[in-house]
Amino acid sequence: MAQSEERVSFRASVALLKTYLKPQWLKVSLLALLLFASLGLEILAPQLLGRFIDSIQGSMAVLMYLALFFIGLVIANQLVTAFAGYISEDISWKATNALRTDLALHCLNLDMSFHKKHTPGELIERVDGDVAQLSTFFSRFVFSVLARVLLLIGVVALTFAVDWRIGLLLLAFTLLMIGLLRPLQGIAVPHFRAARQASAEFAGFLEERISSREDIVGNGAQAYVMLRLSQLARRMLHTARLSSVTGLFFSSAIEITLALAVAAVLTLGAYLLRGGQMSVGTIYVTYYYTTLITQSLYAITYQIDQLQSATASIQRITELAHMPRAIVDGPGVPLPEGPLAVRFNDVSFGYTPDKEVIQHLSFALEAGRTLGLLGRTGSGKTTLTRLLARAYDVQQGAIRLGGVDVRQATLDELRSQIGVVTQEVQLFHASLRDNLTFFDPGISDERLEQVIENLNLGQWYASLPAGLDTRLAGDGMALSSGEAQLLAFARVFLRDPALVILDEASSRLDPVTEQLLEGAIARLLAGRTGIVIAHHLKTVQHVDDILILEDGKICEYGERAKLAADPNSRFAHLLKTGLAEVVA
Ligand SMILES: Nc1ncnc2c1ncn2[C@@H]1O[C@H](COP(=O)(O)OP(=O)(O)OP(=O)(O)O)[C@@H](O)[C@H]1O
Repeated sequence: MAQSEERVSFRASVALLKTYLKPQWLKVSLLALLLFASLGLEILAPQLLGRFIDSIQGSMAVLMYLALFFIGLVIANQLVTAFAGYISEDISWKATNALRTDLALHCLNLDMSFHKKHTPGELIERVDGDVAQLSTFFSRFVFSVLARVLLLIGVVALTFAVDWRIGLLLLAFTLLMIGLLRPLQGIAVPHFRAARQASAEFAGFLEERISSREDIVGNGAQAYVMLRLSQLARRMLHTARLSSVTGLFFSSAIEITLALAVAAVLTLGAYLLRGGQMSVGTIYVTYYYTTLITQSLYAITYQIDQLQSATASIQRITELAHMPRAIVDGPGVPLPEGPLAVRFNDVSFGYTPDKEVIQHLSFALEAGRTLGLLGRTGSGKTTLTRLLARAYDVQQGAIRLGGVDVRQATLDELRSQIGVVTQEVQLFHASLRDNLTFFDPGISDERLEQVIENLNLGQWYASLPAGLDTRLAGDGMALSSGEAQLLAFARVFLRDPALVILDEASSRLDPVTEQLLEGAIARLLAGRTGIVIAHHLKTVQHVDDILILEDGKICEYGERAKLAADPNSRFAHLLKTGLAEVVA
């Protein structure tokens, strides 16, 4: 890992620890205390055993006393460890859940352009998969490593006090291990990172394909999808295998070094015993401490191992958390009350620099009027409505709502004043109530029923098996696109916005639903400004103005009645020949 990249990861790790552990500082302090207590008990236990061995020829009472004390110590250590485990689990879940929530909110707030680039599956892997990797990092990493390092120092110092030659041997061994750990870590990290990236890509691919299942099956593309899936799975296998082999190489190197150290310590102990410079009890304590150093180094290695996979996750999480929003909040100029006038002033926009999808567009829609937006597919109708709600910002010109430049209002206010019903209504696997209120418990059932009644959906509502508790998008409660749009209308009604944008369902609807929709559109638009991307002549009959788009430019714009009466207008021609020509 490059030096600067390492520094960035280190800074990112510290920043994450600070943000998510600070609110839990009391519990974190208690955990530190417990970990240090457990460490003290671990150093003390072998001392008792050494004494026991050396007193084996002595009085039984002393031996009993030592044995009982040892058992008490072991039980105390187990209790401390269990309590520390509980506290650390609590800390880590609270920290990771807070991080999950922050990341999820950030993802929701990121712009449409960001979401076009990153699949939902990839983001799920970030918000949940990567964050899960950090659980031990949050709860244990710092104190566990710190405690183990202190234990190493304590043990080496103690063995020095017993005999300087043994102390020197253990010190050399410990330093050798520390020297070995870092380069080995450098070899392993890139493989860990590649393995996690491959798994994120796999999840992203799978999610996208499952959500487009209908199209894939409809077009007989399963074989191609499965081929690509197996390629990605194979890549996951390769990277995971490589990452686990490097991990194994890592632990083998440590294991062999440890075996050599234990052999050296025992040989030196035997030599000192023969010279009468050391007791059997002390050799036992020294051996025990060597294994304790072994365990501590293993624990540190394990933690660093964890940190290796966490480092890759920390980098990706930090990158996501700092991903800037392309659309920034305006200074907060308030929008006027009531229906809002819409004005486009020389607006140009393109998703990519090489193609302008909207070109020098200017028009003014008076407050309270409804505009029927017509144009061939790809002419820019949806893009125009996206610009209004600032899903993207214009590259030239300005859009005003109620006289206020949309970039001057806050995003929250702007979006609360614009109700959008797209053709792709997203329903949740949740009750009808939650689908309408977006899980807001503040909206009463009476209000919901009133909106349903207003939209003339009373009969449909009465047919539902469990009323507002009926679960949608599951239990066979699949809705037709017309019905789904009606639910989307209800959602907009509840929010009561000043401007309604409606991408009318283009599919053929059964006459009953069509009639319901027609009535609902009229009610939805009453007393508001409306923009309707119209796919049906019937809808166009009810609008006030007409705008026909062609390649992002205005082809015709004016009052519907006047255009309809003008035999030379494009609109009058359409009325004669049918809409099919313009929406085809
Ligand atoms: N997110 C996007 N990124 C890049 N290009 C896009 C994006 N969305 C739309 N486009 C392109 O912009 C152009 C206008 O698309 P838009 O969806 O606004 O047309 P439309 O008139 O609403 O079409 P339709 O009636 O089919 O919905 C098309 O060429 C389309 O391919």
